[in-house]
Amino acid sequence: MSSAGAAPRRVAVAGASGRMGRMLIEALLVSDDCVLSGALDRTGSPALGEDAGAFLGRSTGVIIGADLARGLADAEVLIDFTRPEGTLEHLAACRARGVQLVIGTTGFDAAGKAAIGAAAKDIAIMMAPNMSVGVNVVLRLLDQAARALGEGYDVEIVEAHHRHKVDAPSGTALQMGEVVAGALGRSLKDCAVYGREGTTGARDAATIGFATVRGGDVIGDHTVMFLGPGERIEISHKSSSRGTYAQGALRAVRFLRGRAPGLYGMDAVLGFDPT
Ligand SMILES: NC(=O)C1=CN([C@@H]2O[C@H](COP(=O)(O)OP(=O)(O)OC[C@H]3O[C@@H](n4cnc5c(N)ncnc54)[C@H](OP(=O)(O)O)[C@@H]3O)[C@@H](O)[C@H]2O)C=CC1
Ligand SMILES: O=C(O)C1=N[C@H](C(=O)O)C[C@H](O)C1
Repeated sequence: MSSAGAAPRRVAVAGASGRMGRMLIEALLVSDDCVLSGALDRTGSPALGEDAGAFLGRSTGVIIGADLARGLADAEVLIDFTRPEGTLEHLAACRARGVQLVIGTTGFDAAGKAAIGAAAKDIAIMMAPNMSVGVNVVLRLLDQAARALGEGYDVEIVEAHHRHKVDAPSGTALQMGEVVAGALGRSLKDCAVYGREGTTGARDAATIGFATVRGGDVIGDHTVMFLGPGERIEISHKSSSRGTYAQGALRAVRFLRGRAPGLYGMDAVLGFDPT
């Protein structure tokens, strides 16, 4: 699907004053094929009424507002890195208006995921807990490693993030767990162990363990360990900039141009073969 010569895609950003919202606005302001068309934040946000570029000392003419109808009026796509309750509200508004969605928010429960799946019958949605190219390559490495190692290696997933993160384990860690569990023929729901304390007993070989570190300004570190007899393999990814997530989100915006309704992942955006 070529977009050569096409008009820039008009993109609204939700959570405009958040860490990712600002990264996305900065990326959109230097993009030559996407333009910022709207900026949303939640009711009560101190950012309401500010120019979306004010944090960069720039005037964009796009004012941050809480009114979804106004914020989406000129948008083809909404990029949403907020909180599950915010995203689900935005989802309904996008569905009603035929606006496509790029969802980076993590921490959805089963009902939230089902609502996103239902909306994808009417609009094209790209959703991924981590939009960096590196993490999505790591997901493929994990699939290969788990298939090659098979049973006999204990799997433990350790992640670290900044002190402001509100969900745990991270969406990325959970997706890594899903990939490894799938490759080993297990269901993550049945084999995940989220933290250990007290007299835990010996480790059950069929489990996948998760450990969470929160502190400082860590952008996002993930390590998956395969611990076997006489050796261990560790596959790690460390983010040093949120710019990689923002660039991934813009790739998703380009990918969605002209796309039929459906729920897409980062593997489709990056053109990876199905595993
Ligand atoms: N998929 C990916 O590649 C990545 C995903 N993430 C995920 O993105 C999300 C946001 O992360 P981050 O930018 O660090 O978080 P921030 O807290 O910095 O930003 C969140 C923004 O959303 C706003 N918000 C909060 N609640 C609501 C709501 N109910 N309705 C509308 N807006 C709301 C916040 O407003 P206020 O500050 O006023 O509360 C803020 O502007 C998280 O779920 C995180 O895990 C993060 C990085 C990469
Ligand atoms: O909240 C964050 O910061 C991040 N959240 C995502 C997640 O939960 O996996 C992606 C990245 O790790 C940063």
